[in-house]
Amino acid sequence: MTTTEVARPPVRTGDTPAVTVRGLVKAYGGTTVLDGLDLEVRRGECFALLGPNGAGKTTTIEVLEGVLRRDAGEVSVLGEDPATAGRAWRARLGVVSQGEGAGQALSVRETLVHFARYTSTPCPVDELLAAVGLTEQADTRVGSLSGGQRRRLAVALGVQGRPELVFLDEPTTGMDPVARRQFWQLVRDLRADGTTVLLTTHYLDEAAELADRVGVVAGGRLVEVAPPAELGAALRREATVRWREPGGWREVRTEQPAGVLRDLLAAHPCGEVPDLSVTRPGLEDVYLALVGATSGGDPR
Ligand SMILES: Nc1ncnc2c1ncn2[C@@H]1O[C@H](COP(=O)(O)OP(=O)(O)OP(=O)(O)O)[C@@H](O)[C@H]1O
Repeated sequence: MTTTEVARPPVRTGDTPAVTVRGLVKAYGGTTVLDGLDLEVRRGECFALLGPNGAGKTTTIEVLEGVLRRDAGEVSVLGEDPATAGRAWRARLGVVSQGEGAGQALSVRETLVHFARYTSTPCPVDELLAAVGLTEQADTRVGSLSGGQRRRLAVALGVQGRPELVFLDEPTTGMDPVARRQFWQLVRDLRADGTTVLLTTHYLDEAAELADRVGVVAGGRLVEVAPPAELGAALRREATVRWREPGGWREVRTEQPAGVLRDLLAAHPCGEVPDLSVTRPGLEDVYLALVGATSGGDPR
């Protein structure tokens, strides 16, 4: 178990979920993007939506934020329907979308001070600057920030009002590795404070690092939901035993690698089995299998 996992407070499974979605349908023109998507995000958890480009992750998030109308399905976010909820509900959400948000002419600090007026209990600006690693850029004009620094500012604006639920749509795209790790810490801190986090990402290491559970969107639905380490449990059971023989590489896929190893060692009584390795699929292998499995038809 990692220190990150030890530090996580428990997800509040007894409470009403932060997000409940049943049978969500959304089409653009004649093209159906979401085709009966079900989703539940528990209070206090970090949930990561994974899926290929165009799978419908942003569409899902925008429906949940109330900025996009759905065609069918039931949606509840913090107990209200986003299609009809008002300003008080909106103030309980934090939104970090993919687009550029802030104006260019103000400095980073001025931007945060400006938007603080729209929230009732904003985080202190210096605390926010430190949390997203922008202390040194506090007096820099937004227009002069790098792409990654703008993402950090967008994250700061999204969490400024201490929201109960934060939507983070590909939050670390364009960030360098140091900034990504700083951002991960920020998400862990939010999570430790009891904030519910729903994020989309293409980085599987990010999902594994941050998420209590991940959901894979493909074919307009959530095809699997599980903690990152348990995603694709059936796929993960199969190990690959690989070794070299005089004629070339040999490979056996099996759910009982110990038996294969016993036979191999018996066949090599005098020495080692050349280049022997035993591997099981990682998160990336499982993800690719889940996404690939849906491209040719209904995965269920
Ligand atoms: N306003 C729109 N009008 C028409 N089609 C749209 C619109 N917005 C999104 N789409 C289409 O809907 C599909 C889903 O898009 P969406 O942005 O939700 O996917 P995504 O999973 O977030 O992708 P990515 O990982 O690339 O961000 C895509 O095929 C996209 O082209």
